[in-house]
Amino acid sequence: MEQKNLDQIIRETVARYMNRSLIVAGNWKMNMTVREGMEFLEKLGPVDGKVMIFPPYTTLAVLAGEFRKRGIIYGPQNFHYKESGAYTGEISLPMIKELGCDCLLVGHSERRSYYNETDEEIQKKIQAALKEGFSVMLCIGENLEERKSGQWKNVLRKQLEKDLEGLSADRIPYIQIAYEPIWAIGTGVSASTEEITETHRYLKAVLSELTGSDIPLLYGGSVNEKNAADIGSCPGVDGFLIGGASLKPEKFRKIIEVSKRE
Ligand SMILES: O=C(CO)COP(=O)(O)O
Repeated sequence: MEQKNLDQIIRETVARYMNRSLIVAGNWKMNMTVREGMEFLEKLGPVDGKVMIFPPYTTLAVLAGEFRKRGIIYGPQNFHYKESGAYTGEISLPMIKELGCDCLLVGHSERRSYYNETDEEIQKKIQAALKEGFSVMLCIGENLEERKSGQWKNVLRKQLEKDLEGLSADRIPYIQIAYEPIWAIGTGVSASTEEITETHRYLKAVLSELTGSDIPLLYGGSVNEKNAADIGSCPGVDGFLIGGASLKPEKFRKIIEVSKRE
């Protein structure tokens, strides 16, 4: 399978960002068999705009061509930073490259909490993926206690500092961040537009300080077809990372529609 060269990926990333349509990314988590994924795509119909899907490995491998045909950017929800070896149950970057993936999800809070994924591992994964020419979507987020105690700014800054350590200037266009407050994931109740605006303003400032760039910043946590327009109009929100509502083609399609800007 032919791989895109770096210049092409950079041009596409810049073009995607310039026209300002919101990025709509679906994280299917541990859902969707191949058959269900195919049915989903058939019901979803044609898409335009910046649509991404992170399916489970099995579905990713079989449906890669279907995603590509529809202009959907796709990639895994996790990967190992080593190229190969005795790591039972893991998937490496060369395996992912073979499937023509563009963007890899890394650092999701479920991986951090259920599989004890550390910032050190996440940093290694990001470095390995960028070296291989992939773009990455890094997830960060604070828990309820950290939000309530006012620690959230420190927590989020530390995640960014540690996870992005060693990021070289030429790789900055390959980074996107998804801010996902853990307390809003899967609850049906998103953070409020005030909380999202305040947090995104803070994160944009931290990202600018760390990278000198306006890095795309998505919001995730109970985004659905009803609240997407409001959340999408918050300053500093460049798109959505969606769990539950990305499993239903009619909901996902509505979110894509309200995300178009031109
Ligand atoms: O974790 C999420 C996406 O990565 C968000 O999930 P929900 O949209 O189901 O809250």
